[in-house]
Amino acid sequence: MSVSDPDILDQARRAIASIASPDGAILGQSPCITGLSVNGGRISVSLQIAPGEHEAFMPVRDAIEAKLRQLEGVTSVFVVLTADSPAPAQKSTSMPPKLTAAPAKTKPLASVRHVVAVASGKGGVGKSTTTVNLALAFRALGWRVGVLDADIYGPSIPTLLGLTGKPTKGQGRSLLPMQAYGLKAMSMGVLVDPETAMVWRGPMIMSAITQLISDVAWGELDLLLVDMPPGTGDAQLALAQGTDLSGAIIVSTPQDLALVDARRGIAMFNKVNVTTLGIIENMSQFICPDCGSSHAIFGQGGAQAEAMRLGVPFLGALPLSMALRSASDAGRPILARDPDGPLGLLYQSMARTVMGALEHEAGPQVTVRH
Ligand SMILES: Nc1ncnc2c1ncn2[C@@H]1O[C@H](COP(=O)(O)OP(=O)(O)OP(=O)(O)O)[C@@H](O)[C@H]1O
Repeated sequence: MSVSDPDILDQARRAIASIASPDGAILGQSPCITGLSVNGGRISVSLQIAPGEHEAFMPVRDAIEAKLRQLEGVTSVFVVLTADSPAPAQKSTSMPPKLTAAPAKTKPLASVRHVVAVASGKGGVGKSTTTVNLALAFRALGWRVGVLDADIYGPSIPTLLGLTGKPTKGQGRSLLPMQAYGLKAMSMGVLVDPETAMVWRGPMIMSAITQLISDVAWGELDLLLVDMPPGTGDAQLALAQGTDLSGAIIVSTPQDLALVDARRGIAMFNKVNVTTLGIIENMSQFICPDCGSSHAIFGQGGAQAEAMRLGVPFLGALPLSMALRSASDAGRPILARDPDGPLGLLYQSMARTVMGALEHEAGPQVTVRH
């Protein structure tokens, strides 16, 4: 008989209560455990620590993981250490939040040449679909590529890449990335219950994601694409500020509203000195599958005009395509089947432009005008 989540939670509480924290107090009597939840056998634990205590708490984190993994019914354990004070909540209509003290950047992974964020000012513009197909385009051009799904609010990379099961443990405390269509992939969605993650504040998200970047045994990669949570609030800012990014790609639809959001995204990356490698206009026009006629349902060329205005490279426009949607939603990305088809070539041309910018170390300096 399988063990229920409430039973696992109960056992988990007892299992970690006796673990000693660095100051000698046991965790059962310490306020540092700020979150403990179980969903489908996946345990998430959050520990609030003081700045500078990270190293001292690593053995505690290892001990928690080791104890919880032994419990019956547990499929994965994810422990987050967070040392930052919460950033103020942001309304989606406001400009990017003001920077507080900059956290130390996550150490660049020696085996990963470039880490690039794929971001959007608002949700539902096709950021994850674009991330996956772009990753496959880079792969078709010969790069070794990983995809990290940091969109904890709506992790869709497992669906888009047809990932099933759980990641397996590598050496030490590392996790082996999952594999699909020649890409390495890891998603917060397979490790952390989205309901738990929903209540995380910016610094906790940042802490979880940077931990994920460094805990996964990515191996040698030319590029790690990070599918960011949509928006430009404190979580996104913390991520952009704390991850050692080579650059960012902004996905937008042509509508004015989405463009306003995309502009905020660029302003956010600009603020933390991350180069915007370019804007992609998604769902640019609808090509009728029956007659082949083209309709600009959301307008057209908005992102291109905006890119020009802001002095950011325009990477290209992707049509609103039923084939793209149905292939993505079925977990068989169109680029995996047909990398040299019309859509494949479009993605490849965008990937080539980004490759050029990355290999030459720099895009233009972006100045945002409002
Ligand atoms: N060019 C396109 N043509 C047709 N459908 C698309 C296109 N791009 C994305 N979609 C569809 O739009 C929906 C949303 O896409 P996706 O999940 O990639 O967006 P997102 O910006 O990552 O969303 P979220 O912000 O919720 O994470 C999906 O059903 C996807 O298949």
